[in-house]
Amino acid sequence: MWKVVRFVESKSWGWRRFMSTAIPGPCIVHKRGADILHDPWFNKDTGFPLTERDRLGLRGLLPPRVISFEQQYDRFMESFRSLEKNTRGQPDSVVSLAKWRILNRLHDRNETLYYRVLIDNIKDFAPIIYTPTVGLVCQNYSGLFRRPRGMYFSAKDKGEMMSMIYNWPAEQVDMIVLTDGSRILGLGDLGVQGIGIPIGKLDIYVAAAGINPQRILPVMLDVGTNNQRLLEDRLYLGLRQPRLEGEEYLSIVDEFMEAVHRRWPKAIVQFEDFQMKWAFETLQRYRKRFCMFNDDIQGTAGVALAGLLGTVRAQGRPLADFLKQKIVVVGAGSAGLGVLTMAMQAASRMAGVNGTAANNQFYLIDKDGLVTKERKNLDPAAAPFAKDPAGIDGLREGASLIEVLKKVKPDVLLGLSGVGGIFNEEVLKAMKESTSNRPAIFAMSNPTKNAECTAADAFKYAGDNIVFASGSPFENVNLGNGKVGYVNQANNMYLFPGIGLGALLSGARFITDGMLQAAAECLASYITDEDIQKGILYPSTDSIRHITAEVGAAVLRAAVAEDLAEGLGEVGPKELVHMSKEETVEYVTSNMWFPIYSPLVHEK
Ligand SMILES: NC(=O)C1=CN([C@@H]2O[C@H](COP(=O)(O)OP(=O)(O)OC[C@H]3O[C@@H](n4cnc5c(N)ncnc54)[C@H](O)[C@@H]3O)[C@@H](O)[C@H]2O)C=CC1
Ligand SMILES: CC(=O)C(=O)O
Ligand SMILES: [Mg+2]
Repeated sequence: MWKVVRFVESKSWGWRRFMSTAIPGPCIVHKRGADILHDPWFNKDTGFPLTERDRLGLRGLLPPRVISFEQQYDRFMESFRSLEKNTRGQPDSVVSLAKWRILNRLHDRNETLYYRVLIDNIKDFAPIIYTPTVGLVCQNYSGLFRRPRGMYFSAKDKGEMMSMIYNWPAEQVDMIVLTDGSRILGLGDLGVQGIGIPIGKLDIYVAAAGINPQRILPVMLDVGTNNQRLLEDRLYLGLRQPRLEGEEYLSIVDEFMEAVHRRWPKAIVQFEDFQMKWAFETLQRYRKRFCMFNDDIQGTAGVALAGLLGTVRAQGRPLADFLKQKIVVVGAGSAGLGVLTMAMQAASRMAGVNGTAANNQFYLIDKDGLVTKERKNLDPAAAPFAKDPAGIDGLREGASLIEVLKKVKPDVLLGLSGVGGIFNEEVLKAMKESTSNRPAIFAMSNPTKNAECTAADAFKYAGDNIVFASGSPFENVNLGNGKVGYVNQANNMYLFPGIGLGALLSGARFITDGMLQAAAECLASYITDEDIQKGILYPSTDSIRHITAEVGAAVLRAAVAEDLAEGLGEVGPKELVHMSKEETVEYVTSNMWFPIYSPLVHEK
């Protein structure tokens, strides 16, 4: 069924205004005839009105009957539902890929309709175009490849990028998601096949932040792969060479960043799924030079912090008790260290002390066990969280997860290890012995098979009263007696769209810790006490547009407060400074693109 009504009834008052007053403005198109039908940005399929068919030379190229947008929408949803019915009982991977294919075909053909069904059905479709199915798509990308999407810059393009960037057909690009494919979700090095991640993230940008799909650009930097299986795969579509390293690698990323900045100085670049060493290195290298951020380090940190603060509220304690929470983080990679860094900054602010003074509550575990100051070759990024063995009774360097849990009895166990099932029965039962009245388990690794535990196991072994969150979606758990174990999705999708949109509208030249902190605080305060008591830490993904508007406004206001906002288009710093909080949310909302067919006007 067509769902305008749901928009009108939703809490998103900005859309209501939009929906009631929107008369779509004309869209200039430099093509005619069949070229328009083959361009998904402009194509309306059978939806072209007769007058437009005349104006654009389309008469005779389509069946005569005009089908309304609403009818097209319903027809697609019917096809989708019958595909669901017809594939029932088949293996999950077959069903997931079939669903991805039907959506991808629409994406390739008619973007307006595609984004409309995505926005309306985000809860059902995010698991297909994003985690977990996007992981499967990346793993099989070379075989699934039919049409290119986004841009590919390879090591062979060195010296050419400044001109190549002009091959992109859109005049303006606002949002770029960039990967080198070296750590795709928890699936490791997938080389060029990792392009599925920027595509999926940017689909979320369009759906959640209303970034115009004509202004997004997914990018793959192909510097080779160290994945032997791919190197030996005759269908592999990327460079068949080992990954570039050191200065050679950095010179490729430098050249790309310079090229982007030259053509679109205001575009935001989101770094995604880079292996840890390059994730940290590139963040340090570019964060003061370009408007960029690393989603795995910074976006994830904000979402996790919001969840950690929500956990304190779920325990019925004041927020200041965050300082008393004992938190065990499993995984000392870009995501785990990003989370700890932001959590420690928050704790330090609350305690009014400097960074390292507040680290007693955190325990960090990696593949070699508990990280202490005795660790050989201790990574500098992990150093602030390394324990002094003298201060942790009986726990030695490299102590196992179970040893740490039995000793510490933490309030929170948070996994960002990429290792599926590492929170096994013994680990979860140990969490039952937590000193907290409401222990929290965050199994944040993606995709689903890499989650540290399933939702069902978490409630079964750690107890009904836990708070649970996972990076990929799980169904809520039936606990019997009419009780439900609520499953939260602790995924950076709650923040990155708002960070990108807020930064874009602010016109800031770079993205500061203050802007990221504002994003996290906004998400943390979004949930009501009533929901928190039920174990709900994050809002439903159904309201992702509304959340993103709020987060975007918080980021924008933080940029204004730091005197960094230069504005965008006709709304300059003076106008931004005078906007109230509500006006800023309204401004952000009114800048969100919404998929409706615009009248097309041909211009030579
Ligand atoms: N839910 C979300 O929003 C996000 C989830 N992630 C997920 O987090 C995972 C890790 O991502 P990154 O930190 O970027 O990866 P990474 O490769 O940088 O780090 C992985 C870390 O896990 C540790 N590890 C590996 N095996 C272990 C074991 N058996 N026991 C304890 N620790 C172990 C490694 O030593 C390393 O420190 C991935 O699965 C990714 O999908 C990442 C970003 C956001
Ligand atoms: C969600 C995400 O960014 C990741 O798993 O890498
Ligand atoms: Mg990621």
